[in-house]
Amino acid sequence: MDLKNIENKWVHQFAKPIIIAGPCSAESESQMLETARRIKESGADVPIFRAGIWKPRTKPNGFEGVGVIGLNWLKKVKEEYGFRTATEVANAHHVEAALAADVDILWIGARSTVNPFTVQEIAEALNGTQKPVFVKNPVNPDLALWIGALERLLSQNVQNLGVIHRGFSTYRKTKYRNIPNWQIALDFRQEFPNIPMLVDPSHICGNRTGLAGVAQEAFNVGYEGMIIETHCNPDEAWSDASQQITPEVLADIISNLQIRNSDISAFDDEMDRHRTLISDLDFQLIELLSHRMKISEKIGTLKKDNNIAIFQPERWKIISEYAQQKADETGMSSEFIEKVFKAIHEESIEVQNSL
Ligand SMILES: O=C(O)C(=O)C[C@]1(C(=O)O)C=C[C@@H](O)C=C1
Repeated sequence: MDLKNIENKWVHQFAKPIIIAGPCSAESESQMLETARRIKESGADVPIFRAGIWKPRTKPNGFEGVGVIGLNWLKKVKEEYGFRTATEVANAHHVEAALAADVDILWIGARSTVNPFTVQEIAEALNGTQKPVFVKNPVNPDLALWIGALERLLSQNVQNLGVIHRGFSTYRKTKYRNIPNWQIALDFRQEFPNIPMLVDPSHICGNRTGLAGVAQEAFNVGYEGMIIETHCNPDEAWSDASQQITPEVLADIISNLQIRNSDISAFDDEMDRHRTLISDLDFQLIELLSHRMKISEKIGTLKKDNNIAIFQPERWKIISEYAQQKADETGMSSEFIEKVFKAIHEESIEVQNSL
């Protein structure tokens, strides 16, 4: 059994999209029960209730979670409202406590996924469990680390697996708390189509306004579900207040989501025609790039023979400004053109360096 042909039958017990909602942190029994009641009353189709029991915080002296007492509140939520329950585990003690309290679904957080020792410890504590276990992407954009965590679980005979895309840390200031880097998640999906992927718009956005948009983007590319922080009184939440929403707002977001069908057979012909055109253009792009690199190689030889630095900031400035101007004229995103030209320039420098 390997990750590619894993069966993951657990996923079929839930209708798509699978929604996991609940507060960032369990704070009190009344906060948990009120949030659960209002999610139920909102009419939203949410089968799984989440709450953080142990919270990894960036700085010390913050609220680090209520600890095991919160597991009793999760149990009450299950008994009174019929939700399945889910929480994060970050070490073997958490796993033991969560399994003893019969939490239904566990997840490994982004800060744990980066550390193979931690993942190994959690995986061993989970040995043989039938409960679904989700692995959030590591904080840094490292696909191998993400896959490695799943392999560690599988090697402990944990076969009901899923992943959560919660975005990646960045030093740059952006509109996201954690940039989505969709391509990494899509690379993952491509390689492991049997492992369900949920989006975590709360951690990608870090605010309330972007949640619906990010969730929709994820469903547009075929994600199986989402995990979203929902609190009965978000402004007063003890952690991550700015990204939590009320159960009523959640219901509104869910009702506006459009879930796309992954089957394209209904309009095969038209798709085929467009895809042929795209393949043709891709081929031309590669030929053009190859031509450009050959010219760069000639320039590189001239520079080498005349002892001139490879990186020419003035010339690069002209090229990138021209590209930006063209992006504007053609209505393309300037971020996209910037990324493409940076990649081309970087490769051109590599080519000249290798001479
Ligand atoms: O114009 C040059 O000097 C080049 O070598 C070409 C090129 C490019 O690929 O566009 C590569 C490196 C320089 O920093 C600037 C531009």
